[in-house]
Amino acid sequence: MSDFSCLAPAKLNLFLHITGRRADGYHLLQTVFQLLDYGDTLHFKVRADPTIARVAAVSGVSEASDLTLRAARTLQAYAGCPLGVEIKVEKRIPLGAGLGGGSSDAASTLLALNRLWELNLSRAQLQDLAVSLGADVPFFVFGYNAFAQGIGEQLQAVELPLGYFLVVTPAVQVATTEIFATRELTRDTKIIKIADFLAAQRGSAVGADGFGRNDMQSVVARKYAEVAQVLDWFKAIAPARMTGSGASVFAAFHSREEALSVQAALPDGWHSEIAASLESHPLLAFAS
Ligand SMILES: C[C@@](CO)(OP(=O)(O)O)[C@H](O)COP(=O)(O)OP(=O)(O)OC[C@H]1O[C@@H](n2ccc(N)nc2=O)[C@H](O)[C@@H]1O
Ligand SMILES: Nc1ncnc2c1ncn2[C@@H]1O[C@H](COP(=O)(O)OP(=O)(O)O)[C@@H](O)[C@H]1O
Repeated sequence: MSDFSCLAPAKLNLFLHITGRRADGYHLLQTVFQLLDYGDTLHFKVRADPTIARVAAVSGVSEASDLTLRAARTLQAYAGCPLGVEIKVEKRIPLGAGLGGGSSDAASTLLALNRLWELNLSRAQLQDLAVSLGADVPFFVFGYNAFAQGIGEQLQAVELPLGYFLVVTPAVQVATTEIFATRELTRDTKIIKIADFLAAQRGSAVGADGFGRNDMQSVVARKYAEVAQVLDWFKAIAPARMTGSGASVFAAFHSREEALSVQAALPDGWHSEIAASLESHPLLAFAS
């Protein structure tokens, strides 16, 4: 069906610090987002009438909550665009895994339709629209590996070493809202300067193992035994950490071979992917 197809890449949070809370209840974060070369594939077919429709449902995602449709409708209304689109998502990124699948699908929809509908909106305008779709969406529109603050919308590009990530996703979906609402969550981690992270990773391993932590990890591991089990397995093998609000856990390697050898040792039935780091969103050149 498609006029245009593109990757909606997954992300990792190399560390995730919760430093406070806004008056509206949203949490203030400091995090480094790493783009991956693996993700969903989106297909778009522009329509001459204003209908926005999905060709096939993403399993477990209702029409009303589908972030690709919400992104397309938000953009259409903002720009007063008379055109429509049919969208098909080939889903690879597991839902509720902390890999930003829904957010990335939404951002790729904004970037692709800005070009396909010939709207010529600036990246800054798209990022403003993006935050209304979710806290992680502005990062994917920004399109570079980034240090993020605020609720994730204040972004600064960072250069990260190239590397490979083994990402293990237990068979549970973590509800981000539930974890942010947990009373025992640490919400007062000391504010860092990005220079601290950059100095720590200089000359060290990919993934900046050891720098900072994920403040959601202990809460998620207590609630979801499957996540605790994966973290435990890695203890004797390689430094590993949860991404976002989970459930995925990742470890970083210098070569694909090293990642493959650890993947080969995983217990039977565990879902895993090996992904390489990506420097920028593949749609950036197309969308601007
Ligand atoms: C935790 C992170 C880290 O990158 O990623 P994921 O695990 O979801 O991938 C993000 O902050 C998640 O961003 P995103 O998944 O876009 O969240 P949203 O849909 O905007 O928010 C879902 C709910 O989480 C809470 N929320 C979200 C972001 C934030 N900074 N503070 C919050 O308290 C709010 O209750 C909100 O209603
Ligand atoms: N296209 C989409 N892909 C994935 N999830 C979507 C999509 N549209 C809406 N959602 C909703 O967003 C929720 C969060 O999904 P996702 O972004 O994949 O995980 P996470 O926020 O943990 O990174 C899903 O449980 C689903 O209800």
